[in-house]
Amino acid sequence: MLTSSSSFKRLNSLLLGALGDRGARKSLSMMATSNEDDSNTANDDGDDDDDQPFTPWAVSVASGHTLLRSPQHNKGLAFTEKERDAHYLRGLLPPAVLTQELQEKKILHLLRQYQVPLQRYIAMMDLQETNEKLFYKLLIDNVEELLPVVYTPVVGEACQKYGSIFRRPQGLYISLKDKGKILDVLKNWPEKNIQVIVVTDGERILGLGDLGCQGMGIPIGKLSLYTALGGVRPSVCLPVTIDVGTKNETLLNDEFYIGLKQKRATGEEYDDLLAEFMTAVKKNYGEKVLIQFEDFANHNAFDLLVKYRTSHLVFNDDIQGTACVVLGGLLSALKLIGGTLADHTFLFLGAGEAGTGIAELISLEILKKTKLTVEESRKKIWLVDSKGLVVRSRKDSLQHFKQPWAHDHEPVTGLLEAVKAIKPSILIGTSGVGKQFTKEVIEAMSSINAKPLIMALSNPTSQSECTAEEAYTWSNGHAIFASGSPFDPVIYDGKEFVSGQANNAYIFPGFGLGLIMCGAIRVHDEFLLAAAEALASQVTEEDYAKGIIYPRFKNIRKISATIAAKVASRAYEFGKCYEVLKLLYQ
Ligand SMILES: NC(=O)C1=CN([C@@H]2O[C@H](COP(=O)(O)OP(=O)(O)OC[C@H]3O[C@@H](n4cnc5c(N)ncnc54)[C@H](OP(=O)(O)O)[C@@H]3O)[C@@H](O)[C@H]2O)C=CC1
Ligand SMILES: CC(=O)C(=O)O
Ligand SMILES: [Mg+2]
Repeated sequence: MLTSSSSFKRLNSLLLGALGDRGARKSLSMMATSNEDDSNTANDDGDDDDDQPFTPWAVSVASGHTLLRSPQHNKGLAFTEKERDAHYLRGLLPPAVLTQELQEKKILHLLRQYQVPLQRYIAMMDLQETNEKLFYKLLIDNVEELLPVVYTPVVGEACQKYGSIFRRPQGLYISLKDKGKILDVLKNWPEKNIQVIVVTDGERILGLGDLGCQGMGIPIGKLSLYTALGGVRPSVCLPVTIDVGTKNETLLNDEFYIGLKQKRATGEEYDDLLAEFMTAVKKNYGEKVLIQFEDFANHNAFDLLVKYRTSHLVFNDDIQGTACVVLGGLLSALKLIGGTLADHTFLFLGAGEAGTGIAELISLEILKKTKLTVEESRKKIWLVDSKGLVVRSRKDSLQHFKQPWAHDHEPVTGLLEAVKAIKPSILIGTSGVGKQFTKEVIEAMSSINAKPLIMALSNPTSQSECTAEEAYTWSNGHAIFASGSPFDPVIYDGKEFVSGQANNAYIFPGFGLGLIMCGAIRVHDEFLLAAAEALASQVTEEDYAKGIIYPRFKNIRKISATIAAKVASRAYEFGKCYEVLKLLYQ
């Protein structure tokens, strides 16, 4: 603890160094309460109050120019006359006082004038970096319009062009250069109390492949949603990109690329860096910090989850969050297509993180609700990968996460052939490849089912397996359709069809909020089921009447709160909360 007068001076100059302007000095001076002699302070501009000493426990509040440059506290023209006096803002702002509502209206008007979606993204990021409160208010109040800007699809393009549009760094970059120093790097982040980290290594950004360090747009976007959709304070959120190089030749040859210009590290080098990161995070922020893995390639994603799920509070959004949102959609879709989950046959295009993650959760739910064995529940689910239907004869060459789904069947190569052979009632696209649900595929689904359920989950829009218009047109208006990236309503045969957005954004903000709220220290599969059930319970009769299987996004904060409450309560039941474990083992 600082006790001496010289220590006060040191603190004083440290604070001045950090705040760095006259307004800050005045603000600090105003807060001084000690009678210590501090006549030799670094403040030498002759102002009376500059000679006052400082107490070490005074909380510093930025003022003046510094305040206007602080995104957390800046209110732009919304500072009132009184605040302008109190915070030394007179003259630094034009005289007009505009309410936050008026500023919101102005920015929305401006955003709508941009024809190029990426311009809207840049404008939104600029706002986040200058006036955080206004950014979140705008996003919350206009979530259906602005989600596609800060999230999929536009964030995908932003990541692809991140080097060119880069203005100010956002988030924390950890690269191979930081090996052995990751704890120090974490300590450089200005906020000390962190509750949620979204981390990527940039290898599978949406369906756009390896974007290396430029994947940073994803953790930033996801964490913006933690706040806007889940109500988690921005200051406790930390976006992280781990840069181990990239195999993207275009980026390696791009002079504006912001990451390490080297081939992506693999094997021990990769594992060691990740292990150091995980240890440093727990050491710096404790056991209750939530680490959300995002957009890792599947050859690392599954292993990381298995490795750290017993020692850290980890959650893989692509495997688990996606599984929840799809299971939630399926549970609600049963009201429209009839039967129980176990009565249906599922066919996936894509047998990676999303595909097999969803398959696992569907099977788990079927197991809970029926007397079927694991093997029987899995047999209702079939997957197609780039080599065709996943079948037993391929088992030896399959990655471990595909093996449970390798059932007895003749080899089948194409999706259309698989649809004809398996006769699914539900078709789910998780391939990351656009346009795979062709007219023939949708027609085949429609010839087998009165109401085929089609989910084209791949992101961004360019990678969607089909569009909403294609699904409704090719099924003659019979399909129930949902997609990972949003589509506008479609008019077919004089009727309006509104599709749902099957995106894990429905889940992770509420799921994460629930975990941090209850002090959970591990994630259990039961929490995922709780989140899916909570999501399904939010769909209204009015939604069903319109053929929609997800609740309206405009109600997302209520939806997230409901999910959070269900997850927290399930966590207590399962004793996965720190306080519960303490009680059990004390
Ligand atoms: N809506 C949402 O909330 C979410 C959407 N997604 C989206 O899902 C997509 C996939 O993500 P993820 O599962 O993590 O990716 P993975 O790379 O783990 O899996 C992709 C799978 O698709 C298969 N595949 C690729 N091309 C074809 C093809 N032409 N025909 C058939 N199968 C093919 C791959 O086959 P093989 O194994 O043989 O290589 C692999 O099994 C991405 O676009 C992502 O954006 C992901 C998470 C959430
Ligand atoms: C939505 C998401 O997490 C993805 O497409 O990867
Ligand atoms: Mg993702």
